[in-house]
Amino acid sequence: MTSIDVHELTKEFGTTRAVDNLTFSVRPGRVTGFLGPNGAGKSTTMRLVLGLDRPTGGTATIGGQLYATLGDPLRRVGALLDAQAAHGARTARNHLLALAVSNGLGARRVEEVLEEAGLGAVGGARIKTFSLGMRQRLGIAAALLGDPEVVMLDEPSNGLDPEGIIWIRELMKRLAREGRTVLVSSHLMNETSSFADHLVILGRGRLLADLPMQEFLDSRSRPRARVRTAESTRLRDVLIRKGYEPAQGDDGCWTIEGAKAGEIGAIAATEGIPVLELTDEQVTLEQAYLELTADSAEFASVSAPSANRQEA
Ligand SMILES: Nc1ncnc2c1ncn2[C@@H]1O[C@H](COP(=O)(O)OP(=O)(O)OP(=O)(O)O)[C@@H](O)[C@H]1O
Repeated sequence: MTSIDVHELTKEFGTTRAVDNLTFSVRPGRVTGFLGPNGAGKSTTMRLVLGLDRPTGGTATIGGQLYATLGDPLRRVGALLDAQAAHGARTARNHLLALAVSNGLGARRVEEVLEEAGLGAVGGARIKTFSLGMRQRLGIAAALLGDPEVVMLDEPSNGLDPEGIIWIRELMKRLAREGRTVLVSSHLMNETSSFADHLVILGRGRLLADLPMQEFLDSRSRPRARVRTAESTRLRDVLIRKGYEPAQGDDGCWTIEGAKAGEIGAIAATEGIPVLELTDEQVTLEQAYLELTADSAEFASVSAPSANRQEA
């Protein structure tokens, strides 16, 4: 099992401290979402892990080794950093073949990853004719080429159509189920909440959070229950008697701040009030993230985000 370990990592570009004394680990068997405002240092951290930049201080290792010292790097780590980097005059198949040959991988694997990425029919087309989403799929195919234990993807959903977004989500979940270490940066919070088990959140190069996603949401949510009944007046009266402050929305549902669905369900059952709908609500990842990073967003607009919530 191979972890990515970042230890007291710092990277300065002139006077800009892109990564600031960062320590965290990315563990196998789960998808870790890598979040942070523009310029927070996510791409720089990934580049440091891949040995593409030299740290000013600290270390970034894979399975305890520097990337540069890995024997069979493509079989150990697959990465998508910049989908535009592939040579436009090459066909997708030749691009992957060149990578495969230089890493001692067979041509059969190229066909497998082309199929897996949904590019089987366009393997013979030149990359310059590819849309952004197709280039993204090609970059992901290249990352999977060596069947690696560690997969790092920088904004993989970029340019993908809805079908592609579902594909990448399912792919990441499968890679984690297979016991691989999966680190994925994204600015799409709905997307991230659909695939990430764990979050590492940066702000201005520093670690803001490193915790399971559910824990992050719970830590930023007050309990809030939502209930619908045909006997609205009875339910309201009972809840007020019990000290709750139910508020009715335009859709007829009642929202009760500070209450769990279980408590409301038990009260309704005792009183014999039929319940048509009952859920716990929690903040969305987007809302929790925006609250956490509000002070560290370098390029923020002045308007405050709205408090969107979703049903748990
Ligand atoms: N090669 C470089 N030379 C100078 N500054 C750089 C270089 N690469 C990154 N930076 C700076 O380092 C900081 C972190 O950038 P980085 O691209 O790592 O952030 P990010 O979190 O990936 O941002 P985004 O979400 O916008 O992609 C930024 O201030 C950026 O301008």
